[in-house]
Amino acid sequence: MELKDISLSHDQKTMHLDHVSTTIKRGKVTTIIGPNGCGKSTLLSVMSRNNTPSTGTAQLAQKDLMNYKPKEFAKKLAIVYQQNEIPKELTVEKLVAYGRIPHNQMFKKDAKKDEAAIQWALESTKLIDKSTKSLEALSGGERQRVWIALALAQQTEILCLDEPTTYLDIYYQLELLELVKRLNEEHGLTIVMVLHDINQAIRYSDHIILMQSGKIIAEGAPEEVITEQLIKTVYGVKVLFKNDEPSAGLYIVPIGI
Ligand SMILES: Nc1ncnc2c1ncn2[C@@H]1O[C@H](COP(=O)(O)OP(=O)(O)OP(=O)(O)O)[C@@H](O)[C@H]1O
Repeated sequence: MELKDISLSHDQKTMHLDHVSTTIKRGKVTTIIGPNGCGKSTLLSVMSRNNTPSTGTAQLAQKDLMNYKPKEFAKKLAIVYQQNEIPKELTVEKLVAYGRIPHNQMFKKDAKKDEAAIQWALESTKLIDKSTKSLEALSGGERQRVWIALALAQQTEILCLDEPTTYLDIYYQLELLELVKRLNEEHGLTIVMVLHDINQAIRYSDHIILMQSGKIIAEGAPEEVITEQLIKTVYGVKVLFKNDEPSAGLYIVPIGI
């Protein structure tokens, strides 16, 4: 996906996206990071067509995002939001089945294909044994996996995740990020996610986009973007860089503001 010179204001006063250009590489994990309110979710909303920029172009496979028909676009890109309303009394498998809507035509329904996609989505997210349960009966981590399963049933090339680890304890955070990694490595999904945890961004991304005040300040491989100077400039936080544990790789420790 190519974004060129994208600008957007939610209130016609402040530029919430200010001449943003970037390329989302196919088959890679891209993570958007930056301080609260810098425009991460807004950028993701442009990529997922939930907001229309006032200037610039956003293209997927050389075609303007807005020129895709809704169903056609829903077969290309799925998004999981930070907070989702919990539909009462709907079972996991019924909700996940909604992911098949873009694939169904009025008089043509491939029940076998739908069933296989739903099964794959439930298996990938380890929800098979919860499939007949209602969402109300699940934990926060399990619910988050259900929303991902719904997106997976859409069988898209691109999966966008807006702060998928919020509200999860560290076990479920890692479990979710390992799932994202597996989907990328084993199924070739292009992932674009927003994360707050810089160490998780370093560990799970091929490419990091660092934003501040509606602009992209830096982007590239994690070790290129996460530098002492940039973290101090963008977040106003002093950090120590550590690389003393091979299984952890490079990580940072905030030491002061
Ligand atoms: N619908 C809206 N109307 C007015 N202002 C908005 C709207 N949506 C977002 N904003 C403003 O745009 C700015 C960027 O918001 P956005 O949600 O993209 O930031 P973010 O980087 O994702 O923040 P956070 O880390 O806090 O989730 C914020 O200042 C926010 O208040």
